[in-house]
Amino acid sequence: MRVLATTTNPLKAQRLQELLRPLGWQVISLAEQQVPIPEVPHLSPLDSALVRAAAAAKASGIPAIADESVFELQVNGKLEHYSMHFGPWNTALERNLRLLERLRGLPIERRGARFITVMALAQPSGALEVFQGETAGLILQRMENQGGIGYDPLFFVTEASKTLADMTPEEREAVSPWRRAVERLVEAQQASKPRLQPSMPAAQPEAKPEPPPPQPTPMRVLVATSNAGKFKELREGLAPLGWQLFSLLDYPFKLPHEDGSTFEDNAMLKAAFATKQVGIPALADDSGLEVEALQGEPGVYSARYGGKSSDTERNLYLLDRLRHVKGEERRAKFVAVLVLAYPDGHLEAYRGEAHGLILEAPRGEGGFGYDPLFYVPEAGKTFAEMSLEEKAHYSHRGKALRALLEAHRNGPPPREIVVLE
Ligand SMILES: O=c1[nH]c(=O)c2ncn([C@@H]3O[C@H](COP(=O)(O)OP(=O)(O)OP(=O)(O)O)[C@@H](O)[C@H]3O)c2[nH]1
Ligand SMILES: [Mg+2]
Repeated sequence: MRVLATTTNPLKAQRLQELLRPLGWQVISLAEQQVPIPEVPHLSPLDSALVRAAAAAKASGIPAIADESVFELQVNGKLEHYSMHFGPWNTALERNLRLLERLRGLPIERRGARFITVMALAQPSGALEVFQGETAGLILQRMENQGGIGYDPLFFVTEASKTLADMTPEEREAVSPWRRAVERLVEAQQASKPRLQPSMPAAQPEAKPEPPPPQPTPMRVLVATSNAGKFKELREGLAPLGWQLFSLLDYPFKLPHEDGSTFEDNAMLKAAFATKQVGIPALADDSGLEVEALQGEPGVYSARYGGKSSDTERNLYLLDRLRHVKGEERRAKFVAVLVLAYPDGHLEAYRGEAHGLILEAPRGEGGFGYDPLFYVPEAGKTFAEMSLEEKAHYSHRGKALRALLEAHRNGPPPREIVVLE
């Protein structure tokens, strides 16, 4: 069965797909099927999830899932909800300070809170089901850990005896209300259709390899991309550093509109915005394809070339633009710029380029984006015909990553002192 998840975040759609696999469901996201979802500002989380799921199911004609996560607490006898959308404040730090101010003077025994996810499943017929996951905790009286993500440094999880900010992404998912809500949804579907899935196992976390031995203080870094293909390559490439990596799945905010005219500008824009949102260093990747015969097109517009919304359509559009260009004239290069931004405003940038030819028809199943069309003569293969490691050896991203690795070989590189003349 196909089910529409009302998210544009491919990382979230992918995780949902993994968790719903026992049901045999295929998750598609709003990135693949666009349907209008009403903006529902002043509704409770329950109403908001219901309204969005119902609207999506009606518009798409297939079942739809929507979720909403909030912190819920009682202030002076009244229930209040706090989310990413709380107040006009832009950064996590601002929101945290506002929340602390709101609760000032409340003794710890009155600071009990719940982190809640409401997940609604709507059928095109109008039938609705709701599943809720909860995590109990306390809102601390001060931020113990300046780093951390969103409300994480303030939310002390009772069962784990630590704040969300002090958890690894794995520990965080294990106590996350979102994960619990998905599990309840899976259990309920299995219970209601016992004869269809007699021996299906319950959703289990994937067996994860043992984490590397603890380093002195691993740096916590948010990999600020919504592109699942990039995320996979960045995670692999950064592994030797032993950093604790977070993704937009751990903290799903929208990256800013990329209106820069260079890869450097856009990578900076994304990384600087992201580190402000979360209070830990953030790494962004801006990349794209420059085709010589098209005067460097699609360049910074690679992700939205020709206004097309899928990789396949963009590849067809590129082939069409090059239909009169032959052989060696189809030279192109991929460029990737990685920017690592620190919460104090400091930035590091790394660039990598890969040269090749645009084929006249796609080849290979791997990779993402334009990979099936990008042929690397010295390898005799397209990026899509390579393994992850092989692609990293030749690719723009692999090269930029190696420059970053080299600079961080002995910890964060010394900050350059610029002497103004
Ligand atoms: O075949 C490809 N192999 C690659 O290795 C590659 N790297 C980049 N690209 C293309 O360039 C756009 C980047 O645009 P982009 O940097 O804005 O990223 P994005 O919007 O996809 O994600 P985000 O990181 O901004 O969230 C991407 O969407 C792709 O079309 C690639 N295509
Ligand atoms: Mg982008």
